[in-house]
Amino acid sequence: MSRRYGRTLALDDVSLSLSPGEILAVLGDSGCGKSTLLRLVAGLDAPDAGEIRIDGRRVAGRGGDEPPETRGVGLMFQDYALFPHLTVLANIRFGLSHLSGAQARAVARERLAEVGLAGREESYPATLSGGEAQRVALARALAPRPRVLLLDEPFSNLDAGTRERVRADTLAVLRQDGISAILVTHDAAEAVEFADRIALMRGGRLIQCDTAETLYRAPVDPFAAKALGEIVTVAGLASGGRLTTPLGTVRLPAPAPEGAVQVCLRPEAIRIVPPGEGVPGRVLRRSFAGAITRIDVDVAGLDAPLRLTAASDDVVEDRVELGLVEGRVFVFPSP
Ligand SMILES: Nc1ncnc2c1ncn2[C@@H]1O[C@H](COP(=O)(O)OP(=O)(O)OP(=O)(O)O)[C@@H](O)[C@H]1O
Repeated sequence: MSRRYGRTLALDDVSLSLSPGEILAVLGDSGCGKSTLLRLVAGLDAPDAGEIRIDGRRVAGRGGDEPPETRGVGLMFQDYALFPHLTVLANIRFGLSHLSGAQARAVARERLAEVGLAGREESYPATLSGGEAQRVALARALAPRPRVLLLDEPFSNLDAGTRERVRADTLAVLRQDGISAILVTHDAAEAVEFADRIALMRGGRLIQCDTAETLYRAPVDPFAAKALGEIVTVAGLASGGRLTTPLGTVRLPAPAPEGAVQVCLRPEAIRIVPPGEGVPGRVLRRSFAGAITRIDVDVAGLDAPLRLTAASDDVVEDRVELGLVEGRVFVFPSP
C-alpha cells in the first residue's frame, strides 16, 4: 500500500503479510511511516493505492474500506488512554457491547485476570500505575478477541523495569491466545525480543522483512546492517573473488559487486590473530565493561579507531594484529 500526505510519501508501495499467530515488529526511525502503516491497517486512515486483506477479506482499498470496529483489530497505543470516568471493568467491557451484560462482565473479568490484575475491577484509571494502565489497555484491546492486535510503541512511556515486565507479560498473553500482532517501535532490542519477524523501514519504504537472525547475518544494505547492531564500515576492493581491505584480504562472499566496495563489519568479524598473521594495530584505549572490555585500536588506512571487544580475562597487548573472519563480512556497492 501507499499513502501520501501532501508532498510527503509516508508509505511508498509497502507490502507485508502476517501469518496467524505471528508477531511482526515494524522498526524504523521517527517519520519513516510506521504509525501510518498501523493506522491504515486499523482503518483510522485509508491507503491511496493498494489494499489490505484480513483472513482473505478486503478491508481497505479499491473502494472496500471497512470501519475499524468491523475489521477485527485491537489497538494498544502509547497514548490510547483509558476512559477516566469508567472503572477498570467498565473500560474492558467497552468493546463487548455485542454480549449480554452478564457475559460481558465475565469476559472482562477473565481478561483482567489474564493480565494479572484480578481484584482491580472497581478501580478507576487515575489510581493505576503506568504499567497497570497499560495492562488494562491490553485487556481491553484483547477482550473482543481481535484477529490482529496493533501496538504502537505501547511500552515507551514506562520506566525500564516496568517496561520489560509489561512487555514480557503482553507477549505471553499473545502467545497463549495465538493472536497475530504488529508492534511499531524504534527500539531494535524491543523488536528482536518481541517479534518473530522484523519489517525494517526507512523513508516510507520497506527495506527488509526477515527474522532478527537473518537481518543480523544477511542485511540487504548498510542501513539494514546498522539496524541490529554495531557496524564498522571500511572501503574495500573486490576483484577476482577476493576482497582487499585495510584489515586484510578474504574470499569474497558470493554474490558480491566488483571494484570499489563498501565493507560493513560486525565487531565479531574482526579478531585478534597471532603475530605475523594479520594487519598491525595499536591499542589506544581499554574500557572495562564487566565480562567484556572494549578496546579502541588504531589501524593504518582507517579514518577512525576500531572499537573491538575482548573477554575481560584475555590479555591484550598494546600492539596487536587483526584479521577478518570469513563469512562475517558484508559487501555492498560503494555509495
Ligand atoms: N496526517 C498527516 N498529515 C501530514 N503528514 C503526515 C500525517 N501523518 C504522517 N505524516 C507524515 O508522514 C511521515 C510518516 O509519519 P509516521 O507518523 O507514519 O512516522 P513514524 O515512523 O510513525 O514516526 P514516529 O516514530 O515519530 O511516530 C512523516 O513525515 C509525517 O510527518
